[in-house]
Amino acid sequence: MIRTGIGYDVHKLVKGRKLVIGGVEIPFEFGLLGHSDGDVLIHAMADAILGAIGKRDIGFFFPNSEQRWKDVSSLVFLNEISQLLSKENWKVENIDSVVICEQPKLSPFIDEMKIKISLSLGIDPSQIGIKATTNEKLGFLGRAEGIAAFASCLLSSAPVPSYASP
Ligand SMILES: Nc1ccn([C@@H]2O[C@H](COP(=O)(O)O)[C@@H](O)[C@H]2O)c(=O)n1
Ligand SMILES: C[C@@]1(CO)OP(=O)(O)OP(=O)(O)OC[C@H]1O
Repeated sequence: MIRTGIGYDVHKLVKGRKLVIGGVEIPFEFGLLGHSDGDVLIHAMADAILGAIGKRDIGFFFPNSEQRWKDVSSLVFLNEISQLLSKENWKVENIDSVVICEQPKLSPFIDEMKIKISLSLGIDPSQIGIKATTNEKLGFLGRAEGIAAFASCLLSSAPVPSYASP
């Protein structure tokens, strides 16, 4: 069986926070506001995977009312979701994504993001697509007030052996 999922997230850029995208800390004068590390790309990927298997969203599994998720690396969420996938016999075939980010330039960090994410999900970096685009200075994303991300994924489930007699 195969399943697809989509995810979207946006976080505000503020002073006094680290900028973490795809599990990688990126030198910049602003960071993403959030209860966790605000990793907008990982949140979009997490929602895509959860949606594909018919589960509730990231906020349901990791509520921002819980202190244990405060400032946590969002790679932790992916790791937990990966364990849920294994438990329910699902495998990630691929994830694709777009980060809408006026600045900074993400290109130099994409390969490292793929490695971090692939390790959290137990897959190969080649199964992950991450693209960056500006919003051509249009709207709140174009004014660099925040960063947004979209993700999609394809999952497959290994057939469960049947011991029923023919
Ligand atoms: N934050 C970003 C945004 C874009 N890039 C790279 O630049 C290319 C051109 O972006 P446009 O929005 O002008 O189409 C894009 O394809 C990315 O390679 C980036 O690295 N970081
Ligand atoms: C990830 C969680 C985890 O506490 O918090 P935030 O980092 O604020 O991120 P968001 O995408 O707004 O919502 C999901 C939250 O539950």
